[in-house]
Amino acid sequence: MTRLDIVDVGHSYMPGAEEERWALKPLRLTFEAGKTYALVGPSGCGKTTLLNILSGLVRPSQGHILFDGADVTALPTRARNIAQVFQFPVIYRSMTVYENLAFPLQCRRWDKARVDAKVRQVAEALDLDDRLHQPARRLTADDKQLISLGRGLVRDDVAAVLMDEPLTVIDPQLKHSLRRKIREITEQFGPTVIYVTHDQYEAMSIAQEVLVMKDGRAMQQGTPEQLFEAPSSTYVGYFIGSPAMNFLTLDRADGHLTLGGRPLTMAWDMPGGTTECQVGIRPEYVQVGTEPGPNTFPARLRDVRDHGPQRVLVMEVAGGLVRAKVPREDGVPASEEFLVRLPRAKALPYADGRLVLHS
Ligand SMILES: Nc1ncnc2c1ncn2[C@@H]1O[C@H](COP(=O)(O)OP(=O)(O)OP(=O)(O)O)[C@@H](O)[C@H]1O
Repeated sequence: MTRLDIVDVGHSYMPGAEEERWALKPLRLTFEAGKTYALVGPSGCGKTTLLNILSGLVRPSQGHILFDGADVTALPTRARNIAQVFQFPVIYRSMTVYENLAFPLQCRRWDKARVDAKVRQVAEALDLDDRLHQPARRLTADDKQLISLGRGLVRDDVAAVLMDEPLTVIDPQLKHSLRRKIREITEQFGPTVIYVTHDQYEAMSIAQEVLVMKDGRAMQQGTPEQLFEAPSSTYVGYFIGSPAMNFLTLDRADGHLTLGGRPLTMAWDMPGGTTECQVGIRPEYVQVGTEPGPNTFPARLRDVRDHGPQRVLVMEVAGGLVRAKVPREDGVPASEEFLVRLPRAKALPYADGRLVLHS
C-alpha cells in the first residue's frame, strides 16, 4: 500500500484553453496509504480524469503525481504497479474463476502454494469459493464483476487499486451486499483504494474518506461523518444526504441574524461583505411540533413523503421550504400549522455558500 500525492495537478483536454475551462483545475491532495477514498460528484465533474491521471492513462497538463514520494507522472500505467477495476467486468473467458484470480499472481512468479492460499482467501471473502472451478464465461454479469474485483484485490503488493464505477452492471438488489463486501475486503486486505462513483450513498458506505468534486474542483475531502455534519459549502450540503440539507436565508437587523423576523440564538459572526447569510440544517435534525422556545419557527405542512422507515415532512418555514426526516411512528402533525425548532448545535452558518467556522 502506497501514499498518493497529487501536487498541483490540473488537466485540459483542449490545449491552450483558459484554466476556467480545464476538466481538472489545479489541485493538491493526499491519499494516505491503506485507506479507501471515494471520488464523488455529478457527471462531467472530473472524477474519471483524476483517476486516469493516477493510473497513467492521462498525462496531466501540469503538476506531479507522487507514489510514496517518488514522481511517477511520466511513467506509463504498466510501470505504476496499480490494479484497476472498470465499469464492466474484464475477465479471461477461457479460464476458470480460480485461474482468473491466480493469473496476476503467476505473472509475478509467486510460488504455487502462495498463489493457492491467496486465491482461496480472496474467493472466500467474495463468496466465490464454491465456483472456483467453473469456467468464468458461464458466470452472471454480477459474478464476473466479482472476479474483476477479486483480481484487483488479490495482489497485496499493488501501490493502489483504482475502481471506476465498478457496480454499474450489478443488479440493484445485489448492490447493497456487494458494497458491504467491498468495504469488508478493503478493510481486511488494506490496500490504498480510489473508488469513483456518482452515487453519494455508495461513496459514503464504502469509503473511509470522500472527495466531493464539482466542475473539475475538489469541494471537500473528509470522512462521511464530516461531510454529513459539517459540509464546507452549500453545494456539498445539497449533494450529500437524502433529502439534501436545508438552507434558509437569514436577514441581518442591527447586527443580529433573524429568520422570518424572529431572532436566532446563535452568536454567529458573518464575514464583512457577505451578500447572502444562510442557516443550514440537516432534515434529520429539524425538530417538529415543539413547544415555543428559542429557535422555534412557525411551519406550514406542504407535503409528506415516504422515505423507507422514515417520513419526510416538507414544510414552509420563513418563506423557504424545509424538509424534516422523522420516524414513521411519530406520525404526521395533526394540524397544518405547527412549530419547528432548529437546534442550536446542529444549525450551521453559511456566508455566500461557504461554511463559516467558529472556534
Ligand atoms: N477524452 C476526452 N476528450 C475531451 N474531453 C473530455 C475527455 N474525457 C473527458 N472530457 C471532458 O472532461 C470533463 C470531465 O470529464 P470526466 O469524464 O473526468 O468526468 P466524470 O466526473 O468522470 O463524469 P462521468 O461520471 O460522466 O464519467 C467533461 O467535461 C468531459 O466532457
